[in-house]
Amino acid sequence: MDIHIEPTPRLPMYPQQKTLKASDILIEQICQAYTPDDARRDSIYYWPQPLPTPEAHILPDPLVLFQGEPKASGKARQTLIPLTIQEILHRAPHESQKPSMQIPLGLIDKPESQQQETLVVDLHGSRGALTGGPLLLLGALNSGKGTALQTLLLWLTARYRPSQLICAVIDPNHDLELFRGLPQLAHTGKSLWTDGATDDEVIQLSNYCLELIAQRRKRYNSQRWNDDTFHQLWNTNEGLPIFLLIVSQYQRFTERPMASQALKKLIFSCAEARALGAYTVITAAEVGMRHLSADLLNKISTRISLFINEQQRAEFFGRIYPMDPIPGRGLLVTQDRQAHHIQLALPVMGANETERYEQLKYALKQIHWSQQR
Ligand SMILES: Nc1ncnc2c1ncn2[C@@H]1O[C@H](COP(=O)(O)OP(=O)(O)OP(=O)(O)O)[C@@H](O)[C@H]1O
Repeated sequence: MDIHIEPTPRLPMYPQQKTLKASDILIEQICQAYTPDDARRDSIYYWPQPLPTPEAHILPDPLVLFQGEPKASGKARQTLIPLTIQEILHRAPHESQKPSMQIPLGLIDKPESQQQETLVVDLHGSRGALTGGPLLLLGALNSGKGTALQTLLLWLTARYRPSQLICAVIDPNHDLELFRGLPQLAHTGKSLWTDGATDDEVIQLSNYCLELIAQRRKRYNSQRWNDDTFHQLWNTNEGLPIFLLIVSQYQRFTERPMASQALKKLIFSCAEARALGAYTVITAAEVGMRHLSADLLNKISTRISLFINEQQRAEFFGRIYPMDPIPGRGLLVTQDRQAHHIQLALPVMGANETERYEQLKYALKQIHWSQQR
């Protein structure tokens, strides 16, 4: 039976600035008179700080992946990594190399324990299914899916050199187009980025990636693969790079049988080759069997939902959790089956999208330069 789904409404990109209520002013005054430090000394814990919230007119970039240049950081932004991208680039070649697919993506709120922790997504998921593995990022238009992919790929391309990471990207919205120039998005001279405008492009890229995975299996066909084998081979300088597949806006292909069949085959093959160092990230704007079939969802062990409408929330989570239409704000159900609010980080700072575009371009240039040396 076909389930009818209302199209997701476009999220407001510039929310109205909130007017202050009397209670806000009172709270502000109490906080000034009796600071959190005073309260802690009296063994009283304040409500935890709310997650950093992007407000288009006040602080559109409150949470960022890397620290910025000292002069650029005027307002109080939080960063996930207490280092600049240059510092990461400088450190990467000297680190004891372990192909970690643990990626810092944002903050996770745990109000019951008065904590906010770094949200680290583990694409390898070595401690069993619910600890990671293939990632699905679900969210309505303008909820922050493309930006999350930029944050994820910026982290990985800064950490891993082209000999260590091969990344195939299907990107209909061109969210990752700036990354196209990086050698990590090519293999033996062939670009591994496509917007998938034609079925042929999708099929060609899928077949190429399937062949890469098949070669990997063949090359080590006598190997008994377990969760640690890839790490061990990496350490013995076998020259086995991480293979990452990113399929953005998966729902865009579901009405195209040839393209969706090719993509599904590739996603399945990639998900099954996790022990061989193949990882998968998918974004989608629609739930429902028509878009994300049960067999595909079964392959995906980490599911993050950015803002989606109530009906989709009921369908995705089996119940309606409250959610705010804030870019990068979402929900993650953790191993203990608890739903937690999360805020994803921007890849780079910038007061608006144009500034962030330029900053990202600059960050990618730095990656390119440093890895060419
Ligand atoms: N974590 C975030 N913090 C602050 N702003 C964000 C965050 N994520 C996204 N945004 C802003 O929200 C807007 C929409 O983001 P984005 O394009 O990533 O959404 P999307 O889900 O990919 O949208 P679409 O499905 O329409 O392509 C952009 O202006 C972006 O800069």
